[in-house]
Amino acid sequence: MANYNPYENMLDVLDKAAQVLGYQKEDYEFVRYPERELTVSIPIRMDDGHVEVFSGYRVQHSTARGAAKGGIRFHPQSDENEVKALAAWMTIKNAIGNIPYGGAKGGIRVDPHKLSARELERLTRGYVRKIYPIIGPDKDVPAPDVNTNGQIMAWIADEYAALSGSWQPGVVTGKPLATGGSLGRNEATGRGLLFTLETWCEKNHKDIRNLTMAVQGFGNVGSVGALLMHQEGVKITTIGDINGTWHNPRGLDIEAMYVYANSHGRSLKGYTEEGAEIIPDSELFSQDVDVLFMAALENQLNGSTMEKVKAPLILEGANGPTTEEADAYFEKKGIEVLPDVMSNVGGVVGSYFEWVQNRTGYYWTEAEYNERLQKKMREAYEDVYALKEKYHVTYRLAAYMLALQRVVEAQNTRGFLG
Ligand SMILES: NC(=O)C1=CN([C@@H]2O[C@H](COP(=O)(O)OP(=O)(O)OC[C@H]3O[C@@H](n4cnc5c(N)ncnc54)[C@H](OP(=O)(O)O)[C@@H]3O)[C@@H](O)[C@H]2O)C=CC1
Ligand SMILES: O=C(O)CCC(=O)C(=O)O
Repeated sequence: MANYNPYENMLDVLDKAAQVLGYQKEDYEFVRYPERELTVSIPIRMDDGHVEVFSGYRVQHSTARGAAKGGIRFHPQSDENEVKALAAWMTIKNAIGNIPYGGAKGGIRVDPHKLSARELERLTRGYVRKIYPIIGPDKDVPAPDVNTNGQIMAWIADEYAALSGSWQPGVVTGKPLATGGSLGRNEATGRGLLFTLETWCEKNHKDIRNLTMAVQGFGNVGSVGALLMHQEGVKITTIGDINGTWHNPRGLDIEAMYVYANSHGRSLKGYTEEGAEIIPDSELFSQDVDVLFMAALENQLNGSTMEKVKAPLILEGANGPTTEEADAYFEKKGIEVLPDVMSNVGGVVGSYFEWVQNRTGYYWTEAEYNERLQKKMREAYEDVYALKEKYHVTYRLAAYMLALQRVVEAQNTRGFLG
């Protein structure tokens, strides 16, 4: 990702949104800077006895609308700029979802696939000890992101309990059910993406059962999203993860791929299917499909890849998969983008539902959870859509405008500007 600064990319879109709203710089300048950035070093004794020191980050971009909130990523390329951008996108996303949170994100620069389970647990607990002063159910609430999962969230909750002397499940979301997790959270991001696509279909008079799709990424977001969309009738012909790109013109067997990935450490490595072939990764974006579903990492659709895209619709499950340059190109070409900050908000809305249940001690059924999620996704879409129509802008710009209005209003009403 040389020369690509996701935070600068975020700022460019934010400035454009402010311009369309007629804001002066001083009206929203504070949103251009994260409130707090913490970098920590985490020394870990590895299983073979040697010591390694890992770098970790937690960035709280905003607390204007409530406690900071956002996931934690374990990735070898994680760095300050990435975490900063991801934290700002959380501020924007949480405002669009209209949930009472600011935005934060965390990361550890590590390849977790190279650690044993015990090393991973020690690293997670070490990280919590370092960020302990700034997290808490009313301060900053982490959750899963790339390469983190329910087990890691359970260790975070347990370490926090050890340090604080009390069990407070609302300090982290995305937990397993046995530790105060919620029915529905694991599927929430993917389900929310399905709801987004359904609303788009409704507005564009399309039948979801006639859509074809290619997917990048088959982790939590990609696999659950693909499975749920497949179950609604979408024909998914192509899926790529880090190990390869699988293609079946008659439609891949998504159920089989889902089961396979879940029993192989969320990886498709070694997967075979009659009628499916492995194609070069470079052909993923150029598939002649109706929807390109992005569910891996940021900066995938950029100046070098954007011209490959043939799909008329891009559904962003990943955060920041499209650079500003690619966005401008897609707009010119009439390729519509359903942006991350609106489309994947189901994950954090689902986390909010978990946090509410933790704080009230009253747990919902999965049907109640999904019904509320659907309502929230619909509201987020409609609120963005109203601005898009009013100002004749893209979904992304409308989404940033909506978020900016909400964050600025909260900050001004609180009145804590100096
Ligand atoms: N989890 C959540 O609730 C939310 C996540 N997101 C965003 O969605 C995206 C995916 O997150 P999540 O599903 O949780 O993460 P996971 O770690 O579960 O999955 C990431 C997936 O992307 C694949 N991948 C990584 N790099 C590439 C690449 N260069 N080309 C193709 N595939 C690649 C991984 O393959 P492999 O596993 O083989 O490395 C894996 O299949 C991220 O941008 C995240 O920030 C957004 C909202 C909520
Ligand atoms: O569930 C959450 O709190 C945040 C999930 C997340 O990291 C994201 O939406 O990008």
